[in-house]
Amino acid sequence: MATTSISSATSLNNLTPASSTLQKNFIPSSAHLSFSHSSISLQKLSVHTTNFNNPISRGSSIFNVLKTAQHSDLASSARDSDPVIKSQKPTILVSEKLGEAGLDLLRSFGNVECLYSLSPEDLCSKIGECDALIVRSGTKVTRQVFEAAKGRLKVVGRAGVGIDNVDLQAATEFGCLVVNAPTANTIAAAEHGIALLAGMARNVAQADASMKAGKWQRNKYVGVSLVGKTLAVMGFGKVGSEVARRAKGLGMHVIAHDPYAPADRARAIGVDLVSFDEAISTADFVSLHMPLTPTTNKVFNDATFAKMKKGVRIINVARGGVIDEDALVRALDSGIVAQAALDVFTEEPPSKDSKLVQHENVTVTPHLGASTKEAQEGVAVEIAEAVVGALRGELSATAVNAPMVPPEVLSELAPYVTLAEKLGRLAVQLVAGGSGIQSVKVGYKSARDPDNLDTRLLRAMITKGIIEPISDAHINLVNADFIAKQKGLRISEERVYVNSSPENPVESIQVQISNVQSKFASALSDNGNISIEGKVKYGIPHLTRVGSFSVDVSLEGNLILCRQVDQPGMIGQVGNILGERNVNVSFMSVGRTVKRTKAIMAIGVDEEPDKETLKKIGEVPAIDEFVFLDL
Ligand SMILES: NC(=O)C1=CN([C@@H]2O[C@H](COP(=O)(O)OP(=O)(O)OC[C@H]3O[C@@H](n4cnc5c(N)ncnc54)[C@H](O)[C@@H]3O)[C@@H](O)[C@H]2O)C=CC1
Ligand SMILES: O=C(O)C(=O)COP(=O)(O)O
Repeated sequence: MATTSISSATSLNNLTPASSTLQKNFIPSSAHLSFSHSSISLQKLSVHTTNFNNPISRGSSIFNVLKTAQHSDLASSARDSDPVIKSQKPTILVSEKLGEAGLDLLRSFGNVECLYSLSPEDLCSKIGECDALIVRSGTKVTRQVFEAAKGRLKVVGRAGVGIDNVDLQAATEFGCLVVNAPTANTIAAAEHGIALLAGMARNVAQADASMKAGKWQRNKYVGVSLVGKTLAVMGFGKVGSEVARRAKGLGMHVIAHDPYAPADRARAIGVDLVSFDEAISTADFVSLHMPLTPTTNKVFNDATFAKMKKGVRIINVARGGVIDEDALVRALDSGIVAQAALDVFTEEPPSKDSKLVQHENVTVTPHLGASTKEAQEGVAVEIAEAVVGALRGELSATAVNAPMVPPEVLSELAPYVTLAEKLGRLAVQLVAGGSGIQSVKVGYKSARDPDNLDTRLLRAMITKGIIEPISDAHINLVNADFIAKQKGLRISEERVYVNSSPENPVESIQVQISNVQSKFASALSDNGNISIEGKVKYGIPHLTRVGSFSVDVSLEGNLILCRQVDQPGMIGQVGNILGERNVNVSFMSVGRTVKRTKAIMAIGVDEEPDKETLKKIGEVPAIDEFVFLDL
């Protein structure tokens, strides 16, 4: 068997079970294990919040909503006709002007509040009532906003590209998905870049102001030609490449700098990708199209202006922060930079007496790059779809702080997602003591090529299954790795190749917890780890191995695991005890290692047996140990 180790998270420990109850003990489904460290108590098995499509569903994480997403049409018609369900519509706060088509779409799904001039304080006091927030570039979605949301805010939609106004780290820590609308304003931004380029070269804005002031200054406003000039496009992404394409049409020689852009995409439109220094030192015009990141912050500064050709002209429709604005004023004053055309500023709006804005060689617009009717309608629909999808629990194609899982992968993995969560929940309930849950090993048996099996979703669900029952954390795909790391839980994954049908993404999933004692000693494998394994059979998750015993029970409802002497009559005895108490057995499976020695009985029960019933099972002489588990 070939194995591939595929990931691990940081180690530590703080999930420390205090009790170490062993033989003949049981875990009832409510509050029995307490965890000494970090005051985590077991059994948060019931679930949080509302699912907007299915009010009776148990939860609203990205994952469990996945299941209901498929029924969304049915659910939404039911929701609209039922006043109780209607009141559970999500509240969507729109804090900046959004196109009507997007608002209509949002209104068809939730209660939409458009409040366009909220102060940061107002936003913080309002946000606790909102499930989603839609912003443009003018709203700062800070850590304070996520804190003030108190866990209710599920998604922030950025109606545009740049997400530098959203604290992504805080969003991730709070399990809040951030989505953007990355494509609908590309052309608008590129056209605005070209407008600024041409307008600046011919002094359109200055000449217009001069004429309106009653002057006729034909000699003062002699411009420069574009044809034959070199334009350096800094950031060859969506907007940059569209600017490049248009500039080529104007007869310019276009070069570009982008450390991450594929050279063949640039070559396809006749653009050479060059180094940063080559780009800025050879260009007559420099047009900025990179995002604002810690690396690009003030990347245009005294040192870089000094490397530019004297008389260079600069266009910025990206983000003000990529330019050191004081340095630009100095470069304009010294003549290194002949002109600048700026749509974006470090602080927006800039102060009224900003030297940059007032500079006679600078043309400014108030962040209008995305402001065309077409782009605004497009962006509004794009973000509304993304936000509604996220509220329904669908994974978004434009998620900024979560893995983007394509729908086809999602539907294929759906049954395994449930299996993964159940195995996590089951494994953690078997823990009784030891040095805390620090290390979890997950093994995926699969016939798939490792590159063809995306396990992030499954890992997140195992994490959810392990952590949610023992903490207050609400885990989803956004924050699973972060919370695991925060709780000192190291999850390592191993892919094991098995010769089976590659049609099934996963043959089986094994979850092992190391260095712990178990409530059910038979769940320990030879290496001393709690070890359980499961498979999906006919679309239903099954438990197929406990420690070194094979079993086969579907993971539904509640489960009793017993280890007993392998002898006739055991099933009948336990079955009778349950039957007398009207506890319905949904399935039963017996697994053993050697005939007539020890065996494990896995019994699925629809109802939770009371303590007396469980005690009676424990008193059956041939039963060595048993445990009750809530799945
Ligand atoms: N003024 C406005 O209203 C608008 C502004 N924008 C801004 O324009 C910028 C570009 O947007 P898109 O093209 O849609 O994004 P994009 O993600 O498609 O392109 C950005 C490109 O910058 C590159 N890049 C990243 N770091 C870089 C670095 N250090 N040096 C050079 N290149 C680097 C990336 O590889 C990527 O190819 C963003 O900052 C966005 O916020 C976008 C739309 C409207
Ligand atoms: O999409 C972007 O990155 C933009 O800068 C557009 O900003 P806006 O939505 O017009 O505030």
